[in-house]
Amino acid sequence: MTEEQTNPAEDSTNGVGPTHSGFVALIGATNAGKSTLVNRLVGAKVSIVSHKVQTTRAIVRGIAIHNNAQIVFMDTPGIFKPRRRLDRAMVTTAWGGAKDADFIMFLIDSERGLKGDAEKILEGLKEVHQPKILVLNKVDRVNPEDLLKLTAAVNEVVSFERTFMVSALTGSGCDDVMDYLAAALPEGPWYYPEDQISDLPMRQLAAEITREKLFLRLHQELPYSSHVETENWEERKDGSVRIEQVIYVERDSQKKIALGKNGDAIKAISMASRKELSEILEQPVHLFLFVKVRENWGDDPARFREMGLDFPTS
Ligand SMILES: Nc1nc2c(ncn2[C@@H]2O[C@H](COP(=O)(O)OP(=O)(O)OP(=O)(O)O)[C@@H](O)[C@H]2O)c(=O)[nH]1
Repeated sequence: MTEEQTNPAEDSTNGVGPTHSGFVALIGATNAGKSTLVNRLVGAKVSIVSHKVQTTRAIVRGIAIHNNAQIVFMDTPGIFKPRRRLDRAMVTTAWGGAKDADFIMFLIDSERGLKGDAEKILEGLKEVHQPKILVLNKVDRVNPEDLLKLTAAVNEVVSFERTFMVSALTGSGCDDVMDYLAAALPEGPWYYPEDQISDLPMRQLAAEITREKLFLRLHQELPYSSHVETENWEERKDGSVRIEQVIYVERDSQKKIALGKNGDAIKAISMASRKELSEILEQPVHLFLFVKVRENWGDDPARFREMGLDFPTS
């Protein structure tokens, strides 16, 4: 990821030490408090709307700047409960995403402990060799003795670099997590220019929403590699937004499928996506979808950089 990075080091750190940057994969069972924690760590300015997108490969959940570091929090959804074929493919990719992150942050609802999914995820983490930190959340609801027991039990299965006890709700302990990550992430230039980071997650999120609609409608007919990019985003004076997106497929025959008979498929996808986007953005959305053929895009690393990712496809 080095060649396309920008380095705002000089003007954004006042020359105090080298910059650090990296990707942190956030993993936790449903309800562990991932959204609450990211919003807390990232702050309102660059956090994105929390939204469950089942077809997400990997998504930037938020980008934080702390001390001299740019910390990119990645979501890795679909790690558990794979039901359909597509979901199973996603599980592999999700773990792949985790394996490509610089750090893994495993979040546990300390009130629930290892019950349910948390235990399964912990088992999966045995195979992931990145440095890992354990974050016990919701400490405002548990007594300290139980926290120590839980820390010991979890670290017995997988060895974590550090354990943090936080309350995403009150903010207690959260600064310690940020101080640690900012220092522990590799030295290097930032991945995103500071003035673009608030925009990027929204564009990416919008692309993921369309991708979700695409798969909901056509998942048996289109290969998993089909992909959506937001190419243009224009806020209008009347309060609406004009969004242009391209659905990339690999072959002409797939383009026909994505368009559907008389354009039926693309119209339905567009309508469903526009509806959801207007709800999330709380403004009228004019959505324009285009379908383009781009052979072997899945092998092209430049695509991933455009998505803000640098993860391989397999
Ligand atoms: N008491 C307490 N509640 C918390 C804390 N963090 C999150 N919660 C609550 O836990 C619930 C789940 O939080 P979310 O942030 O939505 O959890 P999530 O992991 O993103 O959930 P999914 O998106 O379903 O995977 C919400 O009701 C939060 O208000 C905390 O530190 N203390």
